[in-house]
Amino acid sequence: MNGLDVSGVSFAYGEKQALRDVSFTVAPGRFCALLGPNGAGKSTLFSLLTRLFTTRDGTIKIAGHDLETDARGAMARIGVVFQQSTLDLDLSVRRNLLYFAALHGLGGAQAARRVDEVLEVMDMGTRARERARDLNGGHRRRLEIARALMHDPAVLLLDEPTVGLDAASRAGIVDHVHRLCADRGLTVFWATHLTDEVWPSDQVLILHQGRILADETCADLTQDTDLRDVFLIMTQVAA
Ligand SMILES: Nc1ncnc2c1ncn2[C@@H]1O[C@H](COP(=O)(O)OP(=O)(O)OP(=O)(O)O)[C@@H](O)[C@H]1O
Repeated sequence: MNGLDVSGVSFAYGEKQALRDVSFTVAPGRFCALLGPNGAGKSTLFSLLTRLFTTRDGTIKIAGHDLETDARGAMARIGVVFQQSTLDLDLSVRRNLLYFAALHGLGGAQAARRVDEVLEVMDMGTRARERARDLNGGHRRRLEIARALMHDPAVLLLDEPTVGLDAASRAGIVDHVHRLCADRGLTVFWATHLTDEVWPSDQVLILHQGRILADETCADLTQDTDLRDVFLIMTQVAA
């Protein structure tokens, strides 16, 4: 069973076709980077994967659960980190996580235990009492990832999660999330403009004008050249 299974998905805003027959799978434990220039359809794809939008054209399965026919099962298995932060800055790290746990029906000792676990996973065990506002950008992002892991999802979606972070925080988060794939079998779907966040063994999807132009490992795609150059050439040739 795949982490993500997207088959024949199309979506239009009125006359504007944003996604055209998009199909791909992401195996469990894989890190899949979604690359695309402005207007490629990345946000639209994210909106469909998180059920903000729905479409009759095509099917989406999250860890085997169809988003249309088993929305509850599918959504229970997905964690999402949006581009814009949605932390409550006046609450402590722990309270932010407990609040989210309550939304997922988790309470009491079970929620408290899970808070400790996810903070440990994100190397934030010592920060539980700090106010979110007092964390630096990198740790706020880590907290959002910890929160997305609270309900133990099989799949983690991240929409340009390192925007605005300094190089060291960015590298730390990229490294950490790759390790979650390797150590815990988490399926990661990571949208980015930054090709240096992609590792040679990662799966790369290049989306352009609503179509998938490439779907293979970064190493196979680049053949020892630079991913940024390959990306620019592919999206310019197809323009
Ligand atoms: N609400 C909307 N109404 C009409 N067209 C839209 C709407 N939202 C997006 N589009 C169009 O759909 C296409 C895909 O847009 P989308 O926002 O998904 O791309 P993107 O890859 O996320 O771009 P960016 O990197 O700039 O955020 C674009 O041509 C865009 O202009």
